[in-house]
Amino acid sequence: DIYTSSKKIEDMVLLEEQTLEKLLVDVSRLGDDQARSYFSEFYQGRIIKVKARQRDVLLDYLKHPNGVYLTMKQFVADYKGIRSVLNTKDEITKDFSVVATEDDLAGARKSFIRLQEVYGLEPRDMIRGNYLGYSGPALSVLDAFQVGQVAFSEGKLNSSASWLEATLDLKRNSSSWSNEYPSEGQIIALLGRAHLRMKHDDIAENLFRKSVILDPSNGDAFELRKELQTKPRVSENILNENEKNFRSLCSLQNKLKTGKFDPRLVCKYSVASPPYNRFKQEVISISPYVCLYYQVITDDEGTHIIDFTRKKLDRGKTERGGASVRSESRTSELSFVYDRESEVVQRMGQKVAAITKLDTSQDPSGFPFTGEPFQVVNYGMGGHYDVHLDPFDGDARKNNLDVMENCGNRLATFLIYLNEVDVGGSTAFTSADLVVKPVKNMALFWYSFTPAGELENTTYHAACPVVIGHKWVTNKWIWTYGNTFKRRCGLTANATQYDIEQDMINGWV
Ligand SMILES: O=C(O)CCC(=O)C(=O)O
Ligand SMILES: [Fe+2]
Repeated sequence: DIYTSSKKIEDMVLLEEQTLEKLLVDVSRLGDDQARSYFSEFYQGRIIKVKARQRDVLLDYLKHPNGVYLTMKQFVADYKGIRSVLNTKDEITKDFSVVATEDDLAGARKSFIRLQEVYGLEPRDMIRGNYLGYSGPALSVLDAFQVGQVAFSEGKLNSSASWLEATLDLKRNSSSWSNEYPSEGQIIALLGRAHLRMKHDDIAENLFRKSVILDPSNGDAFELRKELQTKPRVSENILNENEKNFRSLCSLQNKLKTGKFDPRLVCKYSVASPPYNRFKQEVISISPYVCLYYQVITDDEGTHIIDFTRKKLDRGKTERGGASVRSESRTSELSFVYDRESEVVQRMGQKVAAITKLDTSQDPSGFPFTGEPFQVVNYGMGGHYDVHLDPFDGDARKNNLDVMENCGNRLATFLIYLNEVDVGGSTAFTSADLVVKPVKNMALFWYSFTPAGELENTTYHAACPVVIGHKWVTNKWIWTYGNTFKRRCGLTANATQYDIEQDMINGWV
């Protein structure tokens, strides 16, 4: 996928010259004169356009969801012809993997819906390019209609109706009179189908009549005619508490725990193990224990770990039914870096140990292990991660019994933000009522188990969709194995990390 990584979207555009040069070489190797002459013509026209681009203008454009969408759409259209000529050749297919496809556009339409739903945006504003006060390019009638279609087919009927109403307004107000698809009648018919599914039968009847007058032959009117007899219904997905909280926290972007003043929530210098001295720490929640550490890495370290993984990014997956699968619940691209792959990254791992007083020294290349390799994650257009817990549970647990028996589970998460996101992209703790906005080089740290070894059910968290800008994070999961004598027990079953923190700093187990 391309749309799931801001890096891949940028590369598609900024490194297009390299892609073209590579294609030129690979096509010439085919020994197929027709293919060569076809590509040569494409190349001549394209390279002029590519060279005329302005890097800064483009980078700015690609911070905006509409800019990303329209850029991908342009690439899909521009490469369609050459793709269909050359795609039959295996040697060439991989060269095209850096160019967006119809699948990316389909994914991006779902991102629009997610942004709308999570942040309560109005499709009208989004179509105009207005996202929470940030402006960008506008979408066309067809673009907006296609988003409405996706929402419809996903059973998100309220959302579909508001996209279609906005599409209709745009169609009516567009100055150019045209028979361009979709017609007004078609938009109205699909809107009717959405209303019918929401049990608004009268509205649907009404829209049907309007639709056939305007465009008697449109496919959606045809469907709607049948459906007015069969009355298909779809009930809207009801959000659970976590999902509702997710939306309100994401909109807030940055908020610490609600409730009474708590003198334990402090900013202080936390003493680290040698060779480090101390780090600025902010305790933001006692139970679950969550804190922030500022300036935990240098800009150079952050750049290094990003550079190390930028060529290896792959779609983030989730565990389902015994397999690791792509899913709409996690839209990002990621890669892992092991200590042995880079001295800089190994030192970063040692720094995590010095700050947390936990052992991170062995990664899964040795077994059993204490720390996972750093996971580096890049989010693209509307990129997010739904509410989840980090420790292995359910299927993930069943499929990794050997690991679970030998290494325990993910005890704690140390998540470092590698850049600042213009709008969105916060990390939300949906049960603990916390939300943290990314600050470059700042770490978010929490324990997923209590000192008594119980799972902290209050550490449900999620990555809010990125609205404007990009998001890069890296995290290390620290396991129970190897930390048996580092993370001490509490004196009571209810003890929280707060109660034992000072003892850990003092090195008392
Ligand atoms: O990116 C974030 O803010 C959170 C990511 C996360 O929860 C994860 O990768 O497990
Ligand atoms: Fe997580």
